[in-house]
Amino acid sequence: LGRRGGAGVGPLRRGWCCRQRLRFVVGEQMISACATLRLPGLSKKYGNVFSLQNCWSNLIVVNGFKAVKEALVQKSEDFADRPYFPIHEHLGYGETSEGVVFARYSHTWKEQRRFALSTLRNFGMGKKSLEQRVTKEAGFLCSAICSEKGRPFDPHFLINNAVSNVICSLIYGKRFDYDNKKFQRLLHLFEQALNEETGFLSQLLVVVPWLLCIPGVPQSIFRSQKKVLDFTDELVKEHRTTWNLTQKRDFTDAFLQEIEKAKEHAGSSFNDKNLHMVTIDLFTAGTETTSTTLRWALLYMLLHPDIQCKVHEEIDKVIGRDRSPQMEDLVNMPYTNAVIHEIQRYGDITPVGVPHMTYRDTELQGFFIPKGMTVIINLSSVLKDELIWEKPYQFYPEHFLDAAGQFVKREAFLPFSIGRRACLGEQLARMELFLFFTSLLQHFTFHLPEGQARPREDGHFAATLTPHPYQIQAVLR
Ligand code: HEM
Repeated sequence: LGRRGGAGVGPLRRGWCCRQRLRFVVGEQMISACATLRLPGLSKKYGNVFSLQNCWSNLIVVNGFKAVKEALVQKSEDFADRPYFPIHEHLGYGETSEGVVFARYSHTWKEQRRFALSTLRNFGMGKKSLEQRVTKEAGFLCSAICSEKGRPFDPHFLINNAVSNVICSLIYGKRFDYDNKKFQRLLHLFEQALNEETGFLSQLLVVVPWLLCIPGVPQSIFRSQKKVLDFTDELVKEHRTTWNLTQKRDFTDAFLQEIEKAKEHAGSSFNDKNLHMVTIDLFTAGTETTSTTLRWALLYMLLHPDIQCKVHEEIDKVIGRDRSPQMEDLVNMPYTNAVIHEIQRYGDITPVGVPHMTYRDTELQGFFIPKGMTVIINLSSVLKDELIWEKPYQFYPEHFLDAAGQFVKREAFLPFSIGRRACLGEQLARMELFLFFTSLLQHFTFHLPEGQARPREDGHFAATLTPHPYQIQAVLR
């Protein structure tokens, strides 16, 4: 990557050269997959900003807290766009139905992001009403775990069901029992859909989009996605039959109201198709991430019984065993708070976030970067930045504690990213992580089943970095 203007950056000159190129022959998500393994080494060799050749196009990788902060905070708008993926057209995304996560930086995205944030707040995000809903769901989760009667089991499905119930009740006004076969099928389809989207064939289509023109190709590759869309279609149809203009039971109702208001405005992003895309975005982003983090949480508790024991002690001291945890407890629980932060830092579930794209010509760390360049923000390199963290590659809750055992915020704690495209559900996720985690540890001690090999600490990368399947034994306290 050519540094412009020598040591002190001079006036921005146009031009772009790529001296150290690394050849990758697959799409961006696949680079993401390689990322967790290769990028730390590459940034040591090539610096904090380097380019990768992605078949016939280039992309930029930004590494380390300093460079990431410059891109996403100081030059927030310059890096706020998202790249265009031709496969998205076949997943239902369109010009006025871009959803939120992959929407281009535009009026449509602003409108939908603002609407999603304010509507989720109206339905309780960051408030007591939602807190009670999460606590109740944590109660259902604990009962389900209790019914395993101390036998070894894989917590994956139960956690997924509990977490998705929270977002489902916000969006569709519904929760599903853990033995609901239809919902189990949906969650399974969601996982398959994520695998489809990040699988080899999808990546091939990103770099060779004309393959999408072959009749039958998109349908056969995105089978699960289609079924997920059909399921949400049903939920929306149900809403339409029971909804009137005065009613706002959930996010879908609020969106339907906006569709009515926007009927005269051609080209509005409040339309039926976008209702599907926005709600699917929120549902996917809000389920997979939080539930994966909780699965890492239990895994780390298995691997570090001494840390689990300290969390138990703090729960007993501050909350006791007779009442449910509440968000107000958090300030009195510095150790548990530090453990949850460390789970997110070390678990590093979105190592390369969601791809960004430059909105205009810009400059980063002295390098010229043209408009329209895909930019991978290596969040992992921030969460494990050797210049910042004392023990970047160890599970060490003390990263978030001072000498007196009080919780300390760390500027480089960026699992939700930062800047204009930062995670929209951070508040909800933080609430869920605290309430689910403390409820689980209030009721149970988690053990590694006898004879089971120590679970692997490295993850499997698809859309997120997830733990390999493991069994757990939950013993009532
Ligand atoms: C532990 C849980 C979570 C983590 C670690 C996480 C992380 C992230 C990250 C890294 C991004 C990309 C930011 C960027 O492009 O720079 C993101 C975006 C997003 N997240 Fe989350 N997230 C979590 C939970 C949630 C929840 C619960 C929701 C649902 C309400 C949500 C909704 C979104 C949306 C809609 C975006 C796209 C924002 C935009 O492009 O404007 N996330 N999240």
